[in-house]
Amino acid sequence: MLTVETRHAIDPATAKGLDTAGLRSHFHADGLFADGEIRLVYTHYDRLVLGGAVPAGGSLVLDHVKECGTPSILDRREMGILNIGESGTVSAGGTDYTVNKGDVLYLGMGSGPVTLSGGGRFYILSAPAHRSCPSRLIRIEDARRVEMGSAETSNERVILQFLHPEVAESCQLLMGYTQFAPGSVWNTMPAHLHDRRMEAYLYFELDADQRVFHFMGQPDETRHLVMANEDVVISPPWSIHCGAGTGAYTFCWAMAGDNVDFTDMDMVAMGDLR
Ligand SMILES: O=C(O)C(=O)C[C@H](O)C(=O)CO
Ligand SMILES: [Zn+2]
Repeated sequence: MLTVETRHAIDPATAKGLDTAGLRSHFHADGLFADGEIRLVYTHYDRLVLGGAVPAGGSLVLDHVKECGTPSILDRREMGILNIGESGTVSAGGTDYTVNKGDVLYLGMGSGPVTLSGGGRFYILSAPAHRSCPSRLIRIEDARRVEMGSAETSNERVILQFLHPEVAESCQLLMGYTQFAPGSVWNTMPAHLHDRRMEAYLYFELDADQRVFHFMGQPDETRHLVMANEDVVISPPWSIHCGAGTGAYTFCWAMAGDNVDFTDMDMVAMGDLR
């Protein structure tokens, strides 16, 4: 079963007037991982599609998605798939890939229908593409590791880059995930902006009774969203994106937009946050 929800893009002046429920209806998504289902969100932020597929031992096929306007989803798109569950298989373009927990599979434009099976809990990201880059399975050990932060500032972490120009080529999709040293809870702080690119965060490996307080908004007009395990934030290009957990967690970040330069960030000074 396939479900697709559309999220429209809104400007910061409109977002400023939203209450908690309004903010969540635009920028927060939950319930994306359901047994035997593919649940997608089609966002109008750089037309990123995100969602979950949980074959639960069976098999699911991702092919025609009406919102994309093409016979098959990858006719004019590329895709990254992160497995946050047990090992599973993804088949596309005539190849079967065994995707273990923590691996990322990149599928280039024109790969055809995507079949997901086995015990995987697949987080799906897709952006429009203008050419076909080689499909590739990227194992955790192949990811680029960037160590950041410190225990003193509660943000000691390693950024694992999978879809990144130095690891695997893509048209515009950048993705990876960030893991924390024990006791560090702050992600992406000090905060930054990149108005050229939107970003989406999936929070996972968070205990059911813990939460991440995710901060968004323009630097002088911040708001927060309370995130449970496997919830997603759709971060508009004009918004900071950072958070602090009440317990340990991991998060997958993904971006699409004007460039694939991960370090193209406009840092926000602490004194400018409100
Ligand atoms: O922990 C971090 O810092 C990040 O993971 C940063 C995100 O990847 C990001 O915001 C990239 O633009
Ligand atoms: Zn960012």
